Amino acid sequence: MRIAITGTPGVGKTTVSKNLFEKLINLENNVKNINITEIVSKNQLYIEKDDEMNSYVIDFPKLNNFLELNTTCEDLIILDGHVSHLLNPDCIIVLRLNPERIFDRLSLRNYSEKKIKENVEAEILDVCLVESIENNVESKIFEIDCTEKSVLDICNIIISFLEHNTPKYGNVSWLEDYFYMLE
Ligand SMILES: Nc1ncnc2c1ncn2[C@@H]1O[C@H](COP(=O)(O)OP(=O)(O)OP(=O)(O)O)[C@@H](O)[C@H]1O
Repeated sequence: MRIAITGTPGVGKTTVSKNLFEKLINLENNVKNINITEIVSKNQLYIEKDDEMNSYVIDFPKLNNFLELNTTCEDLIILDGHVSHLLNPDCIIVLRLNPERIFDRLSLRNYSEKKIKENVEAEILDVCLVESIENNVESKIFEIDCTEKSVLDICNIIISFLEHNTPKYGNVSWLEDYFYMLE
């Protein structure tokens, strides 16, 4: 089973995925935590590197093939990355965060102004959620506003979702309050 942990850069995917892995591995031994950026970089699963944005243009057929070869359908696979919802997941966790917090977190990184702005805009415009809905008719989608939540709380919410399997999304809306950040 593939669980995609998706969301705008800086929202907390890697932090949540690592903690979720630690919790799930106590319950089942076939859990894998895969950081998409790491495997793309290590195994050259990209078409080219975008130097301006300091990111990879992913080669999706290669990446899909790599995942097929390195996992089995018995595995409980956490896919950590902002494109994980494009990798045939069984369920998708869309992490959301107040755009001002995204701005603050990304400003702490060595990101260009352009990259910060693009990502803040993506969060305001629900890009990961919309892509998840558009590309996954069969998958279950669960959206979590992480703004005032600890990592532990977020992991517990995800585990509860995995147990009860009830999709929920569409209740996070930044556009009205943070429209000014698009200008
Ligand atoms: N629930 C949380 N509460 C407070 N801080 C958090 C929380 N989740 C993550 N953080 C912090 O936010 C920062 C960004 O987190 P993280 O690297 O996990 O984001 P990401 O979504 O994986 O980013 P990227 O897509 O760029 O890899 C880190 O400094 C992390 O410690």
